[in-house]
Amino acid sequence: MPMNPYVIETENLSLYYGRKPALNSLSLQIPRGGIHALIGANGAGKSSLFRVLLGFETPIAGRARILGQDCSALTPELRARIGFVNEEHTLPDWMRVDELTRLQRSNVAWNQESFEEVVRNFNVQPQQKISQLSRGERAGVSLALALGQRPELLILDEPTLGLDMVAKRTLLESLMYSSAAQETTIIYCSHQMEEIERIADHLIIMELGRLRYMSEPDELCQRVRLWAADMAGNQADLHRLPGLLEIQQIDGVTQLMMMDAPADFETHLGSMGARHISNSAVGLNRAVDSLLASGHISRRAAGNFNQSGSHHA
Ligand SMILES: Nc1ncnc2c1ncn2[C@@H]1O[C@H](COP(=O)(O)OP(=O)(O)OP(=O)(O)O)[C@@H](O)[C@H]1O
Repeated sequence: MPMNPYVIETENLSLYYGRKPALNSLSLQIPRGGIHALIGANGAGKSSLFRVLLGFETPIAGRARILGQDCSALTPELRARIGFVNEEHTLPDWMRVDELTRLQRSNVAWNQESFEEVVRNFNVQPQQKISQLSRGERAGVSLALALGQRPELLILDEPTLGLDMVAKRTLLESLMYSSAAQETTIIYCSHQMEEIERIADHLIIMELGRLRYMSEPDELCQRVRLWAADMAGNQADLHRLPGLLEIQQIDGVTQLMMMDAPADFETHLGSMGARHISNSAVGLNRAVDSLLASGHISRRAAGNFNQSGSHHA
């Protein structure tokens, strides 16, 4: 059977908690391979998406497939091909690390070598009790258990929350290794841009339960540029510029963060009375920040969010 090119596919997926939409007609295709960073403001729907994908929540509309199978009817065989690590690193506290390993071994196509490698990196002893592990060590065991399954797909929901620098780096390195050496497709949800910058091959930005943007990090950095100009009081029409993400006044200079500015943008600004026009590249952190901020701006301006022109997939 030919391999499905997508690990995740959703079509007009909607999930409500009471009257509140957590996912709002979300359509998304995540291709197989690499590390995909899932980004979005608090409440954007990232964890809700994971809950639907793993079969913990039932959507009110739309479809969701994971590794080609409908998420509402995941078989144990399919679940064994998926690893999931969340910020709580939920583990059975009453067990020792080696007891937990034995239990896992009997359940799935276990790879002891992958498990031990990660556990060793986190300095965890097999005889240690889970309840006595530090937060970083718990994260390590939790990741090692997921990687020991050699999952085809590994989903991580803010796994580095509360970890120190060394534990964070160890976890990220284990992920990069698994992605490269074991061909595990990784979906990584985090608010830490420096982590995303380090490991992500692909960005998925969600906003209000919808897809806001998808591309490789480099593409986003090429499409977003910071323009600066002396507008000499001609501000009125700037807010209507297509592709405007953010506008700021700094020391009398107008700064415009633009996405996909047209080739004649400088001339256009000139015709609006701008002088001393310049533009520069921005880093990934700043580009993502502006995209997220632009959602807030358009919502404030419109009273609610209008998606037209905001999806640059
Ligand atoms: N169990 C729940 N009951 C009611 N509302 C919920 C529940 N879980 C999530 N929500 C709401 O659904 C929306 C999406 O929440 P979700 O946790 O998916 O966002 P998120 O992108 O993961 O946010 P964060 O980055 O803060 O973790 C939010 O508005 C949230 O208040």
